[in-house]
Amino acid sequence: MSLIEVQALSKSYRNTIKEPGVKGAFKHLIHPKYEDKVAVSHVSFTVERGEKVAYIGSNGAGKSTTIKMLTGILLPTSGKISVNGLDPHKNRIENTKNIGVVFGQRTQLWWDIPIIESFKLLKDIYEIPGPMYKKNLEIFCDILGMEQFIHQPARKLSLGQRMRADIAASLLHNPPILYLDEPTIGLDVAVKEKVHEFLNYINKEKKTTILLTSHDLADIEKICDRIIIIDQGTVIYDDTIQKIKGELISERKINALIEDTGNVLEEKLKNLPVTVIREDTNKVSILFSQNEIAAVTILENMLQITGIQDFSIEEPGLEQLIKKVYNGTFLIS
Ligand SMILES: Nc1ncnc2c1ncn2[C@@H]1O[C@H](COP(=O)(O)OP(=O)(O)OP(=O)(O)O)[C@@H](O)[C@H]1O
Repeated sequence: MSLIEVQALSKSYRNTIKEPGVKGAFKHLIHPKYEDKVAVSHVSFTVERGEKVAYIGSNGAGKSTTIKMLTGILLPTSGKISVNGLDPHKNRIENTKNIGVVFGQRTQLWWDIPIIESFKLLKDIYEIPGPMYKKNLEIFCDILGMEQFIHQPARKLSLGQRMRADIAASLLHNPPILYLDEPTIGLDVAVKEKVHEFLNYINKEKKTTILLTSHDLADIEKICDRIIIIDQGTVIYDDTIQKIKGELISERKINALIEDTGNVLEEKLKNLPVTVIREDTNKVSILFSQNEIAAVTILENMLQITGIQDFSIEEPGLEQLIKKVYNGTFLIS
């Protein structure tokens, strides 16, 4: 049995349709009208212990709704969820022991009391044994750099400090699963890096399974090794980042600074499976598929007729690849 099992999961929200004004309110009392908004539709996936999965999609795709059902906050309209063998909604209390949850937009810390006191309360709530609490606190403080603000109340912290405290709070009880919904929203690059480092440390040392939603592709690339993409409530891609970057897309671009050779270069390369884009007399870009030709072959051919002062090879960024998935430009396994 997988740690997380989601089968044909759907969620619809019931929205009231009301005409404006008092008349509309009366009409609604007598003949109430509703429309159902399908937020998640027949989503299925499994996650094994220790996996780091990005659950991504455009605004309104259904990511937060899925996370809320996985945490047990929301009851699915249909379908099944098993988290560490439990139905999260039916076994909400038991389920909280298995999960840590971080919502980037909200805090689970007590607003007016020092962070360290919030941590002590969590120690009691989760019945965390003393030595385990002490060890976690030490390591988390160290990696997340929390010493300067651990005695401050949450309301006095910057966003980056609060987020680090929130992430630490969610992991004090060593849950096997961590759900993160937009954990780095609004954070600066240095804090983001601390968060990436910490999450990778936790995953490596404690085998914590991570399910992350984020619009920040750096989060995804630095933390996750698998991507599930949802669009309008439905899974449209589920595979490793390696696969999305490597196998499905093999396009590459050589950018080279060359000697002025007129159009001899174009002539030389015309029988190779490449597209030559002349940026100016000394600058050229060569587009190719690494499945059809190796970069070194192209460079060897170029060197036969021109000196190369400098060159770089560009891979398509994750953003471009994800756009292609959204556009349906490549098919999903
Ligand atoms: N409480 C609610 N009542 C009615 N509709 C809702 C509710 N919560 C979400 N929705 C709708 O369900 C759909 C999915 O919302 P959800 O918040 O899961 O998307 P998301 O992928 O997390 O988006 P974002 O990236 O913007 O956070 C959206 O169309 C949203 O308007």
